[in-house]
Amino acid sequence: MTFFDFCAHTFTKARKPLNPHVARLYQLAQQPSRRVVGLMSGTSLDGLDVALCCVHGHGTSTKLELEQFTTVPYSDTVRHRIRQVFAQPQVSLEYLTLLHPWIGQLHADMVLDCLRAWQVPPEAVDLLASHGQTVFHAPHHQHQQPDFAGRSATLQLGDGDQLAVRTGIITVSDFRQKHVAAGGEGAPLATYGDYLLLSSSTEARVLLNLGGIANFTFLPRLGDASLLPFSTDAGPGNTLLDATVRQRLPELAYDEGGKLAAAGKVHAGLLAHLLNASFFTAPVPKTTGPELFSAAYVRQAQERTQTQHLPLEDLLATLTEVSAAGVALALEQTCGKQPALAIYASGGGVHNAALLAALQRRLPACTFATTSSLGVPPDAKEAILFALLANETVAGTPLAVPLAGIPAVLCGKISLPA
Ligand SMILES: Nc1ncnc2c1ncn2[C@@H]1O[C@H](COP(=O)(O)OP(=O)(O)OP(=O)(O)O)[C@@H](O)[C@H]1O
Ligand SMILES: CC(=O)N[C@H]1[C@@H]2OC[C@@H](O2)[C@@H](O)[C@@H]1O[C@H](C)C(=O)O
Repeated sequence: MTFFDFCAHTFTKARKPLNPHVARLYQLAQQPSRRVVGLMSGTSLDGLDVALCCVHGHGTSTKLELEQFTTVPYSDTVRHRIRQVFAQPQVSLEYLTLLHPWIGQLHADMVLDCLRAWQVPPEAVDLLASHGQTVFHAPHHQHQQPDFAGRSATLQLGDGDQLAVRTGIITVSDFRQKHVAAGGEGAPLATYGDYLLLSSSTEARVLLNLGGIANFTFLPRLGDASLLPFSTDAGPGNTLLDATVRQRLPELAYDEGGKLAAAGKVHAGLLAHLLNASFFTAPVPKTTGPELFSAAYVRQAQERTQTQHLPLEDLLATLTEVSAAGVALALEQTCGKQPALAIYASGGGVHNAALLAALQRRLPACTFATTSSLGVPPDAKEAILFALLANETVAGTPLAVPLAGIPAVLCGKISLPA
């Protein structure tokens, strides 16, 4: 008897009615498709990405239709509250405790506003897939806590129970903890969704995400058993650029189109110093965050190279080069020198022409496109990823295909609305 036969048998025999949400979960698992809202708020703190998806099937037969997508921008107040704890080694425990349900409520209200605007009643949504807000990422090779040497941890705020209770929609959240429990660093999780949705039988692909942090998934051509799907962080994407722009020009959130960087000259001494971080030569897979790649990291490098008075344009040109070099180095670590790969980019960095040009210069044998040429809008990719992961949690089984160095587990915790 399979698990589902057993449940069906038990449901029909049970005298006491089951929690209707458990019955609904059982029914959802068996439906041919599920309507899932994927939510992502990344390290850039620009807002909450909301993707309404219809996910057909599961596992390698998954097909996904993106019905709606939007980014709900964070207000200054929201950003200010998150920054009280974001990537800080010491915070008020009271503040952190209060922030967890508050972000959950905030995200729930943002979802309800989007559904209202799209004229989709919450009852017509099967699942919410909520990443939450990463506030600290502590992979074993990066944190400085000897009591926990060799251990990795990561913390996302925005309690799933708040989302489930406020929206009435079954919510899958806190995806990264299972990855840590199974021996990973809690990231990148993109491998799973990229593999299920974007593998090709005609080419090996690299899915490059240029968010606050840059990360990529390498997908061997389907049928090529000599290589395994693989993901790693590569280093900073936009995080150093954003921090620098915010510091010098507080009225701007980022360097629009990378125009300031494009007008600057790379400072070779500062670049070499910035690329000295042991992260860049550490073996893959590896992860990182703004805990390492911060304004303080740039300031220290400037002090040591006496480049504090570099014009903003030159500093941004140099930091752009750091991001591009990080990606090129990690790709070389994964695929060998001068890789010739089909790269499909996503994340906010695709709007930064200076960053794309630097990548092309450092990876001359690669071809570049965005994921829109694969049918996935670059700004929506991460929110879609979490919709896929929640679909797997409810209807899938752990991937049978081995992923290089990455635990093949189903991720996420399920919150019932009542
Ligand atoms: N028009 C633009 N010109 C230049 N840069 C842009 C533009 N639009 C977005 N960006 C950059 O993209 C960033 C947001 O990217 P994205 O939303 O992918 O990051 P994230 O998801 O928060 O990060 P992560 O993937 O690390 O969690 C912005 O902070 C900015 O640096
Ligand atoms: C801890 C954390 O939130 N990491 C994010 C971040 O943003 C990009 C990069 O760093 C990646 O490792 C990860 O997100 C994506 C969605 C991932 O897990 O694949």
